[in-house]
Formats: sequence, structure tokens, C-alpha cells
Amino acid sequence: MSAIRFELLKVCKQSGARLGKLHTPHGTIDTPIFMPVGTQATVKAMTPEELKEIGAQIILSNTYHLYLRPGEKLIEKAGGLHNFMHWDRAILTDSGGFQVFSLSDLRDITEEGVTFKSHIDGSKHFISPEKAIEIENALGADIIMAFDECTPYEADYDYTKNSMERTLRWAERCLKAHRKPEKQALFGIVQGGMFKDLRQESARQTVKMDFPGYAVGGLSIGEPKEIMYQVLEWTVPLLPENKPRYLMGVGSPDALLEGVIRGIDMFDCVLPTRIARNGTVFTSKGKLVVRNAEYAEDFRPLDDECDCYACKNYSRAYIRHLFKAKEILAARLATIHNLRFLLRLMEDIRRAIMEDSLLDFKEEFFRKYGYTKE
Ligand SMILES: COC(=O)c1ccc(CCNc2nc3cc4nc(N)[nH]c(=O)c4cc3[nH]2)cc1
Ligand SMILES: [Zn+2]
Repeated sequence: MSAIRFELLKVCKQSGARLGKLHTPHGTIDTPIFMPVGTQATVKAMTPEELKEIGAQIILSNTYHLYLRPGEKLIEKAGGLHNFMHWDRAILTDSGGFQVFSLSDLRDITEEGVTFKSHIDGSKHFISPEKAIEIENALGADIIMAFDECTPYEADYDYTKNSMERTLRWAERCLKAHRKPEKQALFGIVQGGMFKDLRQESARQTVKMDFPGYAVGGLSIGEPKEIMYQVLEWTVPLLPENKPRYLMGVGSPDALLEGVIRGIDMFDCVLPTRIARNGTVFTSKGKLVVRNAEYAEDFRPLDDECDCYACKNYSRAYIRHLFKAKEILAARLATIHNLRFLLRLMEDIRRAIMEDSLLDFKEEFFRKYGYTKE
């Protein structure tokens, strides 16, 4: 009995896109879905009520960060991550594999696990696959990720092969260490770098371990988008049709559409929330840097097609003023808007799949957004 149940409702006739429902202990998720990132048990600048208001059904949090601060034991004492952060919908935690490599001064990686220095205070730590699962079990997320090595983009074939094979051995160890499979669904992560044979070997071996869902890792790490799409075309067809597929770290409008077309059901990325805090927002006609002078007297909403709180009540001129004045409300309004933009895009994508018109939707979206010239 798994913690989640994936209902495949429809496969698009025009592409490999799928419409689904992912049932979790904290509610049902309509797929394809975008997951806002709440690394330190908060989606920066958003309250849980505001996240519900814009339609968020699941958010992501990070094992690496919460282990370092405030510690998984404290969160366990609070009754788990849902109670601690006052979020009663679904949560997915990443295992720390990626964050250790991208954030800390990595000291060593061995068969046993990784030794690293905290990016917060330089203290020395060791995380093994077993330790990562123990932390994720304590946090209590509905979906937890296996502990893996996100192989660097520039790694050569031999390094990538060894890294991928170690990630497979770590996946077995995660399965053995997982204490609550009936409450928390453990997803396997496919690696293999940019090499077709390694990607397909990783997919086949990971699927043999029979996880309730599968992530495609080792992407969105600096490779050209065309290579990311190629890796998806090699890998996704080897994943079981009746299980969710999760592309880690992807969240730009074009990549979401291209990923859905290639059979991906779940996405996450810090992009929309991070660029919002720097004053860049998505609009149906492309990105807009609202702090630019050209918007000083522009009294239109950020995006006249958007239904979010920021677009219903404020102008570009006002939000630009807030950024120039370094007001906290600037980050809040831009974040509400960017997350609502992506969640609305996923709603439109789900509707297009339902109507077998996803490729037409993509062409129209890309034309308006400016991805394709007139
Ligand atoms: C303004 O935009 C930004 O700051 C920004 C930052 C990072 C990303 C990319 C994030 N990419 C990414 N996240 C990832 C997380 C992962 N986790 C695990 N366990 N294994 C992986 O193999 C893995 C790969 C990833 N690739 C995209 C955008
Ligand atoms: Zn808006």
C-alpha cells in the first residue's frame, strides 16, 4: 500500500503529454503541476493562505537546509513539517543530494555518503543515504526523494558512469532505510548525465526497484535546453506510464511546455520566486523588468490577462516604485504574480491536454510570449 495513488486520466493525442490526478495523504494534485519552492519551510514572501489563493496544491522543501537549521528533530517535535509551517496540503522534500553539491564546500564523496561543511557556519557534516531518509522521515513530507548524486554537466563518461552506478546503489539503500512507505512516497531519481546509454541504464535499473514515482535528475544544471529535451526523449519512455514523472529544477514557461510534451507530470524551480524578488516578472507577452524607468508612469497591471491579487489591485508604476524604495511589498506582489502566472499556465496546459490541443496552445503561447518570431 503506497502513500500516493496516481490516476492517469488522459494521454494527449498530439504529444506525449498526460493529464492525471496524484492522490496524497494531504490532498489531490492535478498533473501536470508546478511546485513552488519553499526551501526553508516557507515559500519566500508568501503565507500559506496566499499560496492556496493562487491555487498551489503542493510545495517543495529541502532536507539539506532544514537539517542544518532548525534541525529535523525540532520539526519532528513540532509534529512534522506540515504543522511547523502551517501548510495542510502536499509537501515534497528533496533529499539534499543536489543542495550539498551546489551550496556547501563539499569535502568528500564516497560509497558511504558525503562529507561537507555547512554553508551557514562551516561546521562539518556527513550525510549517507540512510541519514537522508531518516531526516525526510522525521520531516514527514508526502513525497520524499532518494539520496543521489547530481552528476555535474561537464563530467566525462567514466565519472558519469561511476556516479550513476553509485546513485543506483544508494537508491537500494534508501528503499531499505525508508520507515514509512505507507505514509511517505519515496521517488527514485534517474541520472546518467548527457549520455544516452547511461541514462537508459539508469532508467531501467531504477524502474526495476519499483518506486511509486520517478524523477529525472541531473538536468537544469547549465546544459543547453535542447540537450535537456533530448535526455527526456531518451529517458521518459522507459518510465512506467502509470507512475508520476518529475523533472527536477525546471520552471521557465518554455521548459514547462516542452517537458509536458515529453511526458513529464511534475516540476519545481526557484526561478519564478527568485526573479520576482529581483523585479522581473512573467507576462503573457514575455518577461518584464518592472523596475525599469519605462514603467515609471505605466498605470496598467503587470499583465492584463492575469487574475492575481497584484494585477487586480496595483499598477506597474506602483510596483516599480516599491522596488525602487526597497519596500518588502515589492517582493510580495511580484512573487504572488509570478507563481500565479506559472500555476495558471499549468491550468491552461491541463485544459489543452483535455481538449487534445496542446501543440496548438504551445504555438500560440510561444508566439505571444515572443519565443518564436512572427
Ligand atoms: C533565477 O533562477 C535561479 O536562480 C535558478 C537556480 C537554479 C536552477 C536550476 C535548478 N536545477 C536543478 N535542481 C535540481 C535538484 C536536484 N535534486 C536532486 N536530488 N537530484 C538532482 O539531480 C537534481 C537536479 C536539479 N537541477 C534554475 C534557476
Ligand atoms: Zn498577476
